[in-house]
Amino acid sequence: MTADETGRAHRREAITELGDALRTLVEHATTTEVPTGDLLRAAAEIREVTARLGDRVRDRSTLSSADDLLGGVRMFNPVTGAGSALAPPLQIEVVAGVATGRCTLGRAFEGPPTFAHGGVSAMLLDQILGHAVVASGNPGMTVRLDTTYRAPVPLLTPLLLTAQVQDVAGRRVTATGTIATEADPGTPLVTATGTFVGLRAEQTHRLFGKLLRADP
Ligand SMILES: CCCCCCCCCCCC(=O)SCCNC(=O)CCNC(=O)[C@H](O)C(C)(C)COP(=O)(O)OP(=O)(O)OC[C@H]1O[C@@H](n2cnc3c(N)ncnc32)[C@H](O)[C@@H]1OP(=O)(O)O
Repeated sequence: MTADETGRAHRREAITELGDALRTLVEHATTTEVPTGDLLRAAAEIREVTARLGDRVRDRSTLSSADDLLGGVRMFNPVTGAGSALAPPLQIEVVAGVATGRCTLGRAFEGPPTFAHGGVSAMLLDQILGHAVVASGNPGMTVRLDTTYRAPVPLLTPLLLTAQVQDVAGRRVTATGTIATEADPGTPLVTATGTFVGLRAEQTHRLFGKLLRADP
């Protein structure tokens, strides 16, 4: 490993550590019933830490120094990113074209009481469908996502997601996916069909050219 690679690996570990701390903070902040005065003290302390992190920030058109865009490492992706306070995070692996994802949704993801928000389910499915699409060798952006909610998705319960590509027609790729519980993988709670469209070279250049050039 070069010194640069070692430095990056350490930074990713630190980002993951911070992400874990933030996710716990969000979960506790969502569920806490401590006295009101403690909430106000916590808010003041969190603002102090926030100011320290804000000392040096990247702008919108700069990738995180810990990311590797072409290598597929996105530390702050809101679904899979180990550094994201918003991500469950969903852990995805793709074997023989089938993407499998695992996560447990905390109380911060609640929609109907004790169950996941439907938009969160759609977000998880969009991401895992995207991984199956990329693994098929036909990367593209989502242009349509149809979700069918068959049964509520329970919080604080290990979930199992799957996705695979069904069809490739020119630039258009169709993929399907499901969310179930790990305990009952044969009963889909949410199913989705997504249409992804591969970008033309001009579109890639227009939307992401600056980022791709900056990717170390
Ligand atoms: C390891 C790392 C993993 C990494 C894995 C990463 C996973 C990330 C997962 C998250 C993915 C996202 O959220 S992506 C973010 C959300 N999506 C977006 O922001 C995309 C916004 N849309 C666009 O910018 C645009 O639609 C483009 C650039 C994608 C395509 O524009 P375009 O080039 O003008 O497309 P156009 O010619 O109209 O259509 C191309 C073909 O697609 C079809 N098509 C177009 N729209 C639709 C539609 N809604 N439903 C059906 N089909 C459609 C057309 O009929 C046509 O088919 P035919 O005539 O050729 O047959």
